[in-house]
Amino acid sequence: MAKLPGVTLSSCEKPMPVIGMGTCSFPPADLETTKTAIIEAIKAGYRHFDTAFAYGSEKPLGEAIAEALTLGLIMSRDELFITTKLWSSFAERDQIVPACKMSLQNIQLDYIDMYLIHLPVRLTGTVFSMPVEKDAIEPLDVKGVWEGMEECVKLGLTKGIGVSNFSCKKLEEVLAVATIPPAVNQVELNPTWQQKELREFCKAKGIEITAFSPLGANNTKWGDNRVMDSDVLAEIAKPRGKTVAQVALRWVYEQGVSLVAKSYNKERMKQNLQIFDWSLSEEELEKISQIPQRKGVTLASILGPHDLVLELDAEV
Ligand SMILES: NC(=O)C1=CN([C@@H]2O[C@H](COP(=O)(O)OP(=O)(O)OC[C@H]3O[C@@H](n4cnc5c(N)ncnc54)[C@H](OP(=O)(O)O)[C@@H]3O)[C@@H](O)[C@H]2O)C=CC1
Ligand SMILES: O=C[C@H](O)[C@@H](O)[C@@H](O)[C@H](O)C(=O)O
Repeated sequence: MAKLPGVTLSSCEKPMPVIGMGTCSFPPADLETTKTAIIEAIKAGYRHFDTAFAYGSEKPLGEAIAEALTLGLIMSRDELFITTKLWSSFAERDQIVPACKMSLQNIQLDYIDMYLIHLPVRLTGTVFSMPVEKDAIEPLDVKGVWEGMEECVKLGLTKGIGVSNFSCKKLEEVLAVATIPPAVNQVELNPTWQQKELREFCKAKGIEITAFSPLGANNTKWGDNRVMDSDVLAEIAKPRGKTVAQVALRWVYEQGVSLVAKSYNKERMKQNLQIFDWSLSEEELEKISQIPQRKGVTLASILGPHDLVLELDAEV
């Protein structure tokens, strides 16, 4: 398996492999299933893994890394790029370093490569069941939280820091206070939610966009089947002998962004890497640009339709 292309991130030495393996599964997978899938993914050539405190996949990821080292699938942990995320219950100045240490303990690592603020809100108390009560949601103290994130870098707990589900407006707020600017903004991006404005903004600011739910998160509770059932994508895929998933992932890649796609199926995870030796034509790109647009993964669908959440969903 050839090495996957990497992207250079601001204030981060190691390039990030352009495709990462997602680890948020629905229904939630048990530890053994997750661990086995991650080991298969390493065998298939994945070197970038996307986890989060909230997914419950940090522990099995750590076990899979330890086993991959024992099996000799990788020679050193440094060959991997590991992203995890600060859960919103810990999105407070003084809780960030301890939360990052907790994630490191879960993954059994000395450092992570990329630590992201999961959502642009703070949840009061430790909230695990969704949606949450209105009173449990507060606006993010951007200055305090970003200081906490920067402290994680200074302490060597993570190499890079970034955000997730942030609009241009929220990014401006971070940039206004940052000493270390966010390297990554991980957001929903796929042919049915193309994020043109956010892409342009991030490009101008040197922030790498990583697309989550690049296949539209089909068959999950937070996504839908608009990407996988798209006639436009099917018409492009068929004569090329590609799958709809491959056309969707290739399209995302051609937009100049990185992506994290999740598959725990051996064949599909391999298929999702087969997107580098062909390209879409101008005509095909034009057809994809005409696909009707709608955000699939809204904060309201995760947290509940509270005023603050609806306001954040409305920002681009
Ligand atoms: N920062 C954030 O707020 C968010 C981050 N994420 C991250 O992004 C990752 C990817 O996004 P996700 O929401 O999982 O959605 P994806 O768009 O990656 O879709 C995953 C779904 O598609 C299926 N699938 C994967 N490959 C194929 C294929 N080739 N053909 C047909 N079906 C396929 C998977 O099933 P199967 O496993 O059976 O193949 C699964 O049901 C997450 O796992 C998570 O790490 C996701 C959402 C929000
Ligand atoms: O508990 C919260 C959930 O993990 C929520 O954050 C995810 O379902 C989200 O769609 C993601 O994948 O990041």
